[in-house]
Amino acid sequence: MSRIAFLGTGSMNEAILGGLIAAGTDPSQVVATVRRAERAAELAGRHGVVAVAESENPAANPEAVRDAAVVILGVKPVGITDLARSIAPSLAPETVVVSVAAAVSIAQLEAALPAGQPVVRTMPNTPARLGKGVVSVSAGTSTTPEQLARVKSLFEAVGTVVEIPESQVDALSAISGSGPAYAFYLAEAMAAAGAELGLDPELSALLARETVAGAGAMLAEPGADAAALRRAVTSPNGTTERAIAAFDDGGIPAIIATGARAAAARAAEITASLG
Ligand SMILES: NC(=O)C1=CN([C@@H]2O[C@H](COP(=O)(O)OP(=O)(O)OC[C@H]3O[C@@H](n4cnc5c(N)ncnc54)[C@H](O)[C@@H]3O)[C@@H](O)[C@H]2O)C=CC1
Ligand SMILES: O=C(O)[C@@H]1CCC=N1
Repeated sequence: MSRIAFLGTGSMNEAILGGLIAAGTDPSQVVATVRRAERAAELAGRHGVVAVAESENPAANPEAVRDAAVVILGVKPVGITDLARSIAPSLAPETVVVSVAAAVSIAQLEAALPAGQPVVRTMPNTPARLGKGVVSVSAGTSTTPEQLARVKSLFEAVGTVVEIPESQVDALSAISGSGPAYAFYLAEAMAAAGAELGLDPELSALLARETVAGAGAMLAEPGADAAALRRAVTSPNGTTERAIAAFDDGGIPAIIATGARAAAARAAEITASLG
């Protein structure tokens, strides 16, 4: 049994699926479910996997999990326990149920699944599509070390895997789960700033995109140190120094910390609202 079932294949699950296929997973071993037929056709065309829409086959999810070694739940937090309950009768006892959802606790997942079902709570991010994701894993109460190792090795194909206690997932999510959006936000702000300085907006957007991407590639080099890389651009009494001083005066580090705290607090709020 080596099949992988992606249930709810939107932004996040497609990024993982695409990353796995690019890393050599056999598409015939992958099934993906979605709500709409057009989306299923899009996924099948793009990745060569079997994709089934719930609108065409109401049993798409229970059928997809039969004989799956790993099931990856990729729907929004509010729908995930209903989805877990709907597949529960079709799960083999050894099938590992993985959640990528923010804010949904292991206890909430386990309560919706058969007693003893192996569960792994993860927090991935979308660069997984390029094999450059960061994925945290936290084992459920019935998950064996071998089952956890299997999930880790699956995610190692799409990026860096870290094992953390569940108590740290909201904090990690506020940095690496949401983090790609912060980097894109920086690129958007840089593009707008260039246009305000008189650059053609399209040129400015290109400069911002390529610069953030190039800096990201440097950060991905072994042994990279963000502060050292920044210092190498910052000539004493030069232009960058003025920009960084203005960022510091404007409280940018504190603002980023405030944003991360808000993301983590929102996760806790969603967990509480799910009961
Ligand atoms: N987007 C991101 O960067 C990240 C998202 N996540 C988590 O991933 C999960 C999904 O988020 P996104 O991918 O952004 O949302 P999304 O809305 O793009 O994807 C969810 C998909 O599930 C489908 N779906 C809903 N119910 C279904 C059902 N019963 N059967 C089959 N398909 C169903 C929806 O049609 C949609 O395509 C969330 O729980 C989120 O917390 C975690 C880390 C990062
Ligand atoms: O915004 C969200 O809720 C999800 C979780 C982390 C990234 N996206």
